[in-house]
Amino acid sequence: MSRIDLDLAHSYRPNPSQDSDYALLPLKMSFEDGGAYALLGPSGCGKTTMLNIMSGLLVPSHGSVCFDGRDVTRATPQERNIAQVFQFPVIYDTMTVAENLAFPLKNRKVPADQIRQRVGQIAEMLDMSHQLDMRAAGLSADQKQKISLGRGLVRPDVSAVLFDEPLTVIDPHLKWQLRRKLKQIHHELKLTLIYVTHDQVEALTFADQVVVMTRGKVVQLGAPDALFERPAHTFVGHFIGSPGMNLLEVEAQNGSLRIGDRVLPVPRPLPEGPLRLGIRPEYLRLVPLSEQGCLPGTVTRVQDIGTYFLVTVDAAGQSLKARLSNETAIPSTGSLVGLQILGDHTCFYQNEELVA
Ligand SMILES: Nc1ncnc2c1ncn2[C@@H]1O[C@H](COP(=O)(O)OP(=O)(O)OP(=O)(O)O)[C@@H](O)[C@H]1O
Repeated sequence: MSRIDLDLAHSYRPNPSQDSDYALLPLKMSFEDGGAYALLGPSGCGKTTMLNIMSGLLVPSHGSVCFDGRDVTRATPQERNIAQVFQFPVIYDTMTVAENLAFPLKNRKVPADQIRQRVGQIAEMLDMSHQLDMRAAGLSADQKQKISLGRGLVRPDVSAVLFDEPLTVIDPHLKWQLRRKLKQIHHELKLTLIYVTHDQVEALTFADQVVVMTRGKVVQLGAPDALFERPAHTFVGHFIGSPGMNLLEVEAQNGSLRIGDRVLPVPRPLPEGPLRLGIRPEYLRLVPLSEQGCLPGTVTRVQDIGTYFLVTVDAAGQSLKARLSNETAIPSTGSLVGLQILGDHTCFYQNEELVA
């Protein structure tokens, strides 16, 4: 396994001159040896480009890739000793499950008894022990993709295993099981795993560290709870969560905070000028209008989501969402409420970056 250091940018165009010419804007980051990472972001943000640069399928137009301090920028995937799992199964239909799992080890001339032991271990982890002697051809797409996952994980000596949206063809129930399974496998095998997805649930369940990307830029690298509690960028606040963070236009001025026509005391030191206040729907409290420092608003929508209520409130000309548990008093549409927007969980952003 290896530590992977990226110090690079990539443009698919010959002479990039502006940010939009880059699939990856200049970035400098490291993937620690043995970590479980997810690259998360919407379609076109550059996840696959980053993964292909790490695997060696793509040479970055600028900068370098190092594995354990060794420059591998121009090395092939084989030279980097990378295992890859793609969206669709890459297996041999005519072989049995066991033969498919053994293939990467046989190729490396691993002794037969070690192959048998490792194949048995991986099959057990993926609940495939009972299928070892079956031909792959007779299996469903789900099962074939499980073989692909197993083939990716079977070699203990790889620098890293790279997954590109590996659960796309898996049915929702099995997907849920496999996400957890992969996390467990990571703990047991201690491989460096890097997992591309546009699905936040997948990323947050699987990874210890999540790399959030938008428009060719890495906007945060952090643990799932950090992305939730302290999004470093408004994009992370908005993209992570269900629904995402409320973001209000505010202005800090001479020790007070102006929100629409309301002026509230500044809760902690803030840079002066226009800011965005971020508060997650989970932390937005509805309080009596008489409560000090609250923002008055009108309830415009109440949705029963089953395990909680989602209440939409218009306040200071902006729309905010609050997630309320079934045990709290739920206001009715049209009622006037107070919103407590200032607290430990409130974040402030200037030019989209977290400042307080
Ligand atoms: N071979 C290529 N030639 C030119 N442009 C490309 C090529 N591959 C990707 N791009 C562009 O680079 C940008 C990043 O694409 P990339 O596939 O890395 O994003 P992604 O986040 O993986 O998206 P998706 O989830 O849709 O695969 C996009 O604007 C895409 O159109």
